[in-house]
Amino acid sequence: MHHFRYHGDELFCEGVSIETLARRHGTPLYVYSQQTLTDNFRRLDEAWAGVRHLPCYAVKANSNLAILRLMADLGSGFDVVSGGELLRVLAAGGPADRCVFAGVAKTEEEIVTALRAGIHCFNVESEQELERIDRLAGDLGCVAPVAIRVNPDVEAHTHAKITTGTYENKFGIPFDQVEELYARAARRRNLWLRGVQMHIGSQLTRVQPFEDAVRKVAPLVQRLKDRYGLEFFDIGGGLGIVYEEALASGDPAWWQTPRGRRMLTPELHAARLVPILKPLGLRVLLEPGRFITGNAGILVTRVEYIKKTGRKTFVIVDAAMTELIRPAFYDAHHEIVPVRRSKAAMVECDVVGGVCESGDYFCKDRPLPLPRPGDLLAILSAGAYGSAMGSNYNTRPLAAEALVHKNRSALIRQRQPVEAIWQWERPAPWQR
Ligand SMILES: Cc1ncc(COP(=O)(O)O)c(C=O)c1O
Ligand SMILES: N[C@@H](CCCC[NH3+])C(=O)O
Repeated sequence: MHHFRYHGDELFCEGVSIETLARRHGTPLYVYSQQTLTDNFRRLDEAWAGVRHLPCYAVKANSNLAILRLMADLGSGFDVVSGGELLRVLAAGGPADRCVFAGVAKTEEEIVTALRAGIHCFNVESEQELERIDRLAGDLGCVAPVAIRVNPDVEAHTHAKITTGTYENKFGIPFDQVEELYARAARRRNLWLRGVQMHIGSQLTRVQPFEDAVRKVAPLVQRLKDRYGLEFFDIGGGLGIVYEEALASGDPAWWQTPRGRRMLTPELHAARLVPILKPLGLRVLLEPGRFITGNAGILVTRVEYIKKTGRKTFVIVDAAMTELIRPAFYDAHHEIVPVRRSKAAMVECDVVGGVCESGDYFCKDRPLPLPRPGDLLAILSAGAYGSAMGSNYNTRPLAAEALVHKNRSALIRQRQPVEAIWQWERPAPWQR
C-alpha cells in the first residue's frame, strides 16, 4: 500500500500534510513516504521467500542518501551503474560486498574504485571490459568477482527507450556468445566467475517476458554452474508499477486496478519464476528500482499562472522537465491531483513547466479541476527516475526532497543554492 491519502480535502503523506511541507520547504518539492518504501521492499522480499535471494536495489531509480540508508537498514544489496553510485552507497553506509556493478562503459578509475572497495560483483557487458577488469585486478594483486550480463534477445513489451534485452540494445553479451566468453574468462588469472546476470527492460507489466528470458537462459546457467561453480543468477529488475490510477489503486503493483487494468505483482512474478530458478540451486539476485521507489514519492508543485490560448488551457507550474523528465522523454503518464480538493469545474488542461522547450509538459489535454495561481498540485508516482534524472537546464536548481515517517518529516536534500550551479565554472584567464 502506498501512503498518500486525502484526509478530508487535504492530501497527506502518512501523517504529514503536503501543504505544511510545501510551506516549510518551498516548491518544487519531492516528498517520499518511508512506510511505502519499507512496505515495497518487504513485499518483494517476502514474495521471493521460496528461494535463497538478495534484492539489490537499483540505485539509479532514486539515489538520495537517506533512501539508500533506509535500503541498507532493510538488508538490501545495491545495483550500481557508476563509480559515483558506488561511492553514494558507501557514503550512505551501505555494504560494498552487497553491491553489483553494471554498465557498458566502466572506466579504469571506476573499476579500480570498485575493486578497492570490495564489491560483490562486476556485471560485465563486453569482452574488452572483461580484459580490462582482469588486468586491473592483476595490477592491484587481487581477484575480481565477475558475472557476465547475458542479452537473451527477448522482447520485453515495454517502451522502446527502456527495453534492454534484445540485440538492438547495447547491453550485455549476445546469448549465443556467452558460453564461449565464460570459457575464455576462466583462463584469465585474476577473474573469479561468480555468477550470471541479465536484465531485459524496465516498467514491464506482464510476467511473460520475464518467464521467456529466464526459461531461455536457465539451461545455460546450469551448464555454467556445473563447469565453474557459480554462486548466483541475477535476473535484474524491471517490475512495472501502476501509473494511470496510482492514487485510487492504493498499491504500487496490484493485480487489478480499479478500472480493471491488469498489473504484474511481485507475488505473481516470483510464483512464475521460482519454480524455474529453484532447481538451479543458486542464489537469486534481483535488481528492483522502480518497484521500490516509484509510488513512494510525489512531486509537489505550485501553480504560477493560468493561460488560455483559445485552443488550450495551460496550467503553468513551478516544476518542469528539469525535475521530472519522464513525460517529455517517454510520453509517460503521471497522475496529477490537487493537494487541496476543490469543487472547481473540470477543464482539459496542459500542465506545463517554465523551461524553454515545447516538450516541457506533465500532461496534455487532461481533465483537471481548474486550479488557480498559488494552488498546489501533486504529480504522483514520481519517486523513481524523477529526482534522479533531474538537471540544471535553464539554470534551475535541483529540487528539495523530504522524507516522511509517520508524523515526522525531514529535509533529505536541501534545494540546491543557485550559485552552486556555476560554482565549478570560471572565466578563461585572458578574459576580464
Ligand atoms: C541493469 C539494470 N538493473 C536494474 C534496473 C532497474 O530497473 P527497474 O527500475 O525497472 O526495476 C535497470 C533499469 O532498467 C537496469 O538497467
Ligand atoms: N529512466 C527510465 C527507466 C530506465 C531504467 C534504467 N535502465 C524511466 O523513467 O522509466
